[in-house]
Amino acid sequence: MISQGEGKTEKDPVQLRCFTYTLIFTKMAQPLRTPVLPAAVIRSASTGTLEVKEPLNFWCGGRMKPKDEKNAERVYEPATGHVLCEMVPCGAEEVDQAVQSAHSAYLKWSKMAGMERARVMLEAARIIREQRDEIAKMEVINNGKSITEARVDIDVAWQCIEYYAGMAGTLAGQHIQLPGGAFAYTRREPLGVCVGIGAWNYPFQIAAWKSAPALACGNAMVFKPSPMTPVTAVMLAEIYAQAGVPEGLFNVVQGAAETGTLLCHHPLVAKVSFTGSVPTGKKIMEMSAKGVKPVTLELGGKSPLIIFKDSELDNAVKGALMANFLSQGEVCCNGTRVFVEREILPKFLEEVVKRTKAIPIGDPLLDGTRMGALISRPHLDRVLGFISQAKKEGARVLCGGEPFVPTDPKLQGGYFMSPCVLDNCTDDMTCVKEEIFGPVMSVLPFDTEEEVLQRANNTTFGLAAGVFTRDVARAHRVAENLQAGTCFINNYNISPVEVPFGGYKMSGFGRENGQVTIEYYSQLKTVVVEMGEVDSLF
Ligand SMILES: NC(=O)C1=CN([C@@H]2O[C@H](COP(=O)(O)OP(=O)(O)OC[C@H]3O[C@@H](n4cnc5c(N)ncnc54)[C@H](O)[C@@H]3O)[C@@H](O)[C@H]2O)C=CC1
Ligand SMILES: C[N+](C)(C)CCCC(=O)O
Repeated sequence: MISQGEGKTEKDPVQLRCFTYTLIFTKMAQPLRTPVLPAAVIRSASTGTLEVKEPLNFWCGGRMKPKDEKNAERVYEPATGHVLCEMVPCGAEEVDQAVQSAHSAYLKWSKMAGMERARVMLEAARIIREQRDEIAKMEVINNGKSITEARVDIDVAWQCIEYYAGMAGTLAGQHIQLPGGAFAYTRREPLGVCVGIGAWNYPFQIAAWKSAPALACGNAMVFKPSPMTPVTAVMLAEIYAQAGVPEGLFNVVQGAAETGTLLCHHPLVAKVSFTGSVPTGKKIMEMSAKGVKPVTLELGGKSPLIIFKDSELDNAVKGALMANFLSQGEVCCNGTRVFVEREILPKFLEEVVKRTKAIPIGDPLLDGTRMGALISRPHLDRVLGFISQAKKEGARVLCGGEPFVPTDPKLQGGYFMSPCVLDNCTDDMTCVKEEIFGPVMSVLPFDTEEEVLQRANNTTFGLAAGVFTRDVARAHRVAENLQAGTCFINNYNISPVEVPFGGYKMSGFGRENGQVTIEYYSQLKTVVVEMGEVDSLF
């Protein structure tokens, strides 16, 4: 397998290097070109039936077997507790191979015109659209969320790739006139090999949100999914390869903290983009600081949603449900502190509880299901622990908050719980202060705009916030004064790829999506041109 070097002149150092890497890898291992799972196998699978035995790493344009099987971890299907696959973490040698593979692809990809990159990316977006149902199904089996949501996630993923494909051809610098005919111009250049480290709540979508802007700018990427959701990132790698990216442009290494650490420290890595918890985000920043590598941190939140008494109540209730119960509540930007103006609190609670109780929980592969299983047994226990603690601290459970055992026998080992609404909450309670990452809404009354703004901002997080009101001036005034990276007015948790997404305060920095993200995956070179004589002081 020497395809990368074929037909190239050995005089070109860039191509020669790619050729050499490929030869080295050929000696190490042969990439597997067959798909991780044939579409027909996925299509015929149902909850509890799928097992993935194939290797889940991807570099040099194909799936790669782990060097050894030691430290393999079982990955469970959340809806059944059935073993879906084993996640075998990559060690230093494998991480190095993936990074080298990315680097050799970067040398080719970065020299292509933006329009050429756009064409390949549009093809990748098309293939995702074509395979949308199979990818969504795998996402459900690995993550536990409902198929209806997973389909939206996959749509958002191809839209993101399509959006940045559109931008790849527009990357341009500035021309600046200087005295005496001299001038300068700027070039927007890629960074090199970027690392993406993902969380388990939106496995495929996170990989797309990170890779699309990175690739559009001419970078390569090594992506490490969460060890709990190792399956769909490799499907994205296969799709990019099928679309025609240079071999090694988008790579997947499996692993947990140790593998992530190796990636952050690798000298050929130019940037790290991370989605996950605040404590891990701090570690990523520390490690990247050692190599002066830029980082994007998309961390947790405890976002406020403020509902004024003049709101259109039905929409406000729907907004509160969207703010709390997507992906079983495992969403970083969820509006989990729901502040409701005192006068409408009883009516709001009545409606919100009625609708929460009606959420169909169960087999996430069924179209009618609206809430699936939480990611793992320990995470379910942790979420239930928050509810016990809330009760001890004086909160009242209005509905849910219990383990849920579906009647279907195959789901009885799944990690389900009933969505929970907590009333009688106060700002100092653990459930109001800490990120629960489960389907738990804390409702808090308020009396004035000034008071609610002060309370809403009284947190170290700042990912998102929301306000429901019919008063246009108040809506914008509140949005201006909320300390959050995204403020929703009269809706919640919509995330079109055209709009930037990211945090204030300890929820992180840098942005994903939108035009601005180009700046986080590129660097600006200034070229200064003299047209006359050098005016020397010496
Ligand atoms: N902002 C968000 O979207 C998310 C926030 N969270 C929050 O984090 C909590 C824990 O979830 P986890 O998945 O365990 O989050 P985590 O922050 O531990 O892990 C996220 C990713 O970072 C990797 N990682 C962990 N330690 C690392 C290290 N030292 N160096 C490099 N990479 C490392 C993990 O393998 C995973 O891929 C959740 O309960 C929730 O509160 C979790 C997932 C997503
Ligand atoms: C897609 N959206 C906006 C609901 C959530 C994305 C952020 C995350 O990774 O939790």
